[in-house]
Amino acid sequence: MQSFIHIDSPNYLREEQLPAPLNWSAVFGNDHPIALEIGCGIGDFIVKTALEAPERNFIAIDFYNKGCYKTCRRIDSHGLTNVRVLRVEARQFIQERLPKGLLAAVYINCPDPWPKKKHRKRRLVNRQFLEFLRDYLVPGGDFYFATDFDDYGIDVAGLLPGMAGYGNCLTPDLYRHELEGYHLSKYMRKFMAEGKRIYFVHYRKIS
Ligand SMILES: C[S@@+](CC[C@H](N)C(=O)[O-])C[C@H]1O[C@@H](n2cnc3c(N)ncnc32)[C@H](O)[C@@H]1O
Repeated sequence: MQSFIHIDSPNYLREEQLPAPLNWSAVFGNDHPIALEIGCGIGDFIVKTALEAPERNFIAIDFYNKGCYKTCRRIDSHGLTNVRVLRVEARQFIQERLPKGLLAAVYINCPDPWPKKKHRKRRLVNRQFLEFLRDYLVPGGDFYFATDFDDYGIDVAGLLPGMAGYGNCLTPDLYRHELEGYHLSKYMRKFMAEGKRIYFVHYRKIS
């Protein structure tokens, strides 16, 4: 069993210590727009993305302790002040800790694919999740999804056109295998090195 790593970083927030009611502008010390990365892994994507956007705040979440630790190490070593990391489960965190209409962007990169057919219901991103998430985006807020898993990519790309409140930013394509300006995560690079293609989906909340 892996031992639990204590995370000692000013950018790591313990959920139980969050004030209630929660004021995210107070957490960041400014009222810049806030973006969320779900399943930040080791934090390479969020660090590159946050370095490029100092006028934006980022919440990076993962329920993997070592990933949160590595993400914090990266953030701290770059001296970033616009990212906060939490070890939480995505659905519960969003529902309990974020006000609706808060998020300027949501990034989901290489979520666990649950490749076995009988396990697919465990996938994070499905119609129900997309409907749930839409309420937490600001009008004009971006939703990004990337996966190396053909079936997952095609499934999510096929769901969104039928959903009210989302507009496709890649029209006429439902997905692309390259997304200019979008940083690659550790898993994307790993899968690309194995010759796999990434499915990028990009939608925007419309009112
Ligand atoms: C395959 S890894 C991808 C990591 C990173 N996004 C990347 O592309 O390199 C998926 C990550 O999502 C996290 N994760 C999966 N489901 C989650 C959930 N419901 N809430 C929070 N984190 C989750 C896992 O712990 C894992 O670190």
